[in-house]
Amino acid sequence: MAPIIEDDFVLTLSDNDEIPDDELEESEVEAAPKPSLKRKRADKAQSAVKKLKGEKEAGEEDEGILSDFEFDDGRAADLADFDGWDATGNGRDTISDIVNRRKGVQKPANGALTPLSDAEESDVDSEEDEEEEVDADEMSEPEADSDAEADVDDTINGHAETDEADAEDDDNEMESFAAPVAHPDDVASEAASDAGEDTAEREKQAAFFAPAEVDAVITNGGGSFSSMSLSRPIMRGLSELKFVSPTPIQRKAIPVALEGKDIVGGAVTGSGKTGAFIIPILERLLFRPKRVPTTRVAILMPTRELALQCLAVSKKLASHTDVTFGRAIGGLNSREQEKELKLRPDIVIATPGRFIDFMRNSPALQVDKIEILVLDEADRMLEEGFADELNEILDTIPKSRQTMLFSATMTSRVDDLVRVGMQRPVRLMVDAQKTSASGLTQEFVRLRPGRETSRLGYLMYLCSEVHRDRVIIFFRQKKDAHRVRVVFALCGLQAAELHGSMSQEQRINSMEAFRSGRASFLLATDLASRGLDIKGIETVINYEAPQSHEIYLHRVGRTARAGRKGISCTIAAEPDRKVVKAAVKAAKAQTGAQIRQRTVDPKDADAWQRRCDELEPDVEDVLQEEKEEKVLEQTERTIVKAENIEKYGDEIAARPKKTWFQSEKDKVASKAKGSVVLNGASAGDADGGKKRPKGKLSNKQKKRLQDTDDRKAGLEWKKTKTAQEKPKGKPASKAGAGGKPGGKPSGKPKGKPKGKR
Ligand SMILES: Nc1ncnc2c1ncn2[C@@H]1O[C@H](COP(=O)(O)OP(=O)(O)OP(=O)(O)O)[C@@H](O)[C@H]1O
Repeated sequence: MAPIIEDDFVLTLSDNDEIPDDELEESEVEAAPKPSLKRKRADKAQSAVKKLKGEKEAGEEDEGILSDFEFDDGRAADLADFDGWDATGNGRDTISDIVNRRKGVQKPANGALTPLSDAEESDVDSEEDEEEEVDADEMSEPEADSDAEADVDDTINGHAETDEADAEDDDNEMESFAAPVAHPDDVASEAASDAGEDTAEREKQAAFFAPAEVDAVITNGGGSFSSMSLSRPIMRGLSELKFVSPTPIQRKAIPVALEGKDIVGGAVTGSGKTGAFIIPILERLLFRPKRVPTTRVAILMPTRELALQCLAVSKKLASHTDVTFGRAIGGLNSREQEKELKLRPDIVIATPGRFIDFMRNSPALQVDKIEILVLDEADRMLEEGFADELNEILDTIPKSRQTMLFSATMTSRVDDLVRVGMQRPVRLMVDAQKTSASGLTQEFVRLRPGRETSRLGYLMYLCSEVHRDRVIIFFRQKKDAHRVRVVFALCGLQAAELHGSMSQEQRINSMEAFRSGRASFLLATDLASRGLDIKGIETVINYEAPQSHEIYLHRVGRTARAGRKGISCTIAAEPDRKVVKAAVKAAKAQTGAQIRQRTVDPKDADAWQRRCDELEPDVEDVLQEEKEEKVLEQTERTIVKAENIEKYGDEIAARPKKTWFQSEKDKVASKAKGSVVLNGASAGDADGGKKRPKGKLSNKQKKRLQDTDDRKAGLEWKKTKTAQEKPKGKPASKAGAGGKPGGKPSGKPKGKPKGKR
């Protein structure tokens, strides 16, 4: 019987990033407690679970009550004094522990590669040095002129892996990634960008947005903070943060926001959008009536990390004012947060799930006097998966308020903005849409058809030879990020991971490890793609391209922030074609954007891939051990819960049952939608098809699912001429977005192999 774990009742957006896996239940069946200590703990846990289960069976209502109760398990992360990313020290790094233990005691069986001993490491180091010289030579070749047509040709098509047979496909820019059969996603997006629709949308926008007369306000605002008539305490906060002059978006937004106008603001990543809304908010709050403490401002962010970061920056800016802050952030101790909220802080910084929970279930948060609402990363908040939560909030807080929306990929679509209830908003778009930071150099490592199986080999080569420090690596799936984390650990690379399957403490500890430099690599899902501001990130690597160009821009925007330089490096194979093409097209249209092809010798990538393949048994062992530890931890937690129930049973029973605006079914559906936005249609079946739409499917849906299956099975929906001539049934790719990193090609595709369509 699996331990019964009552999840935190409240979902936050960050919980939505991917479909949760149910590894835990499986692992419980497989796990065989080995050492006697473990057995003892497990036995104790099991009896506690039985006991707990008995109680639940006796009274159905307990289910509601349990989720309401905060157990005193000594783990609750309370970050009341959060400043930056100070860790609480509880979220253990299990993978490092296991790998270190194994390094110390175990010789791997069946000839698998041993984790590197010191001596071996130094051998490899010298090898690496040699290779690095080669690489440096390559890189010292003159870079392509980014403005010229030649840019794309030289950088992307001018790859070193010459393949005569494919040469024809390389004729015009990114078509080298695919022959002319439409990608299903392209068809959809092309249909959406119908010219007629564009004109209609432009007309709607002209009627919806405030006229450009606000330019006068902006001009009058002048070019410095002092010309914006900001109060002394705010100016002191600014100077402590070394904000000497406003960034372009701050220059535009602050005067307009001070007038109380609604704003739709867009500016490139790392350009100071947080300051653009928080500075005018603080200034306005200095003049609030102070007799009765009142919560007047709500700032909603899509992830917990972002909310904590915004809180830290806001507190610093407000350090010479009497403005107060409260949190309604998922994953953190809600009792502490309730205590703060009861004091009616001026500003509440929140993730939507926890905000709604407090709104409905706690008198601590009062929203009826909210005067300003900010949605940071607003386009994300407006996406389908989060629409229900946002609607619930918008329906509850006062309609007569100032609303400000900001994002680097801000939408101007009127229908979306009308939903938010904006009143003649002022549109402040600093940069042309879909631009990247000016200090960013975008690299692409091209994998030819059939070489997708070495994707992990390419990544390992890049991380050990080229981009070796301050690197964030993005994965579409958390299971991939986790698995590669194990490979990194086995190869002696210092890495931390960040995704939705981790506890909040683990997430914070990972961030801290990366921020402090203890970990050179952060292996993350798109949970980390938006907003995070970590100083000194040199490189962003995309293990595979994300679902959309917008997400790509946010990911690569983790580097080259606030005028600094940075590199993004995308490993691009067939399934990544659409997004890479969009990125190259956008870069071509952007003056001064730097793009280039990075050439990796296939032999180097293959050598690393072989090494990774040989490590497979070790990876499996580590993951198995981790599963067993997880089961033990969970059962221990269940014991604590059971003990708490015994201890505080009466108090628990006396509490009112929590309410939530969605049914369980709606909640799951909403989560799945969010996942699809991030990971595409395939995310819905990331767990083996369980999340697929039920009932009769339309032909279009069937085709999409078939395409998804083919893609997962490694079959191409587009083939180059050469590939088309290869025998049918032989998969060209496996370790793409859905493939197992580091896995060996199975050679046996699921579903029917497809030739030309
Ligand atoms: N006026 C300023 N002068 C100097 N540095 C600034 C100024 N405003 C913001 N910064 C710095 O710029 C960096 C990026 O700011 P911020 O995180 O607000 O960017 P952003 O536009 O919200 O990015 P993203 O789109 O990724 O969320 C931060 O490190 C911040 O401290």
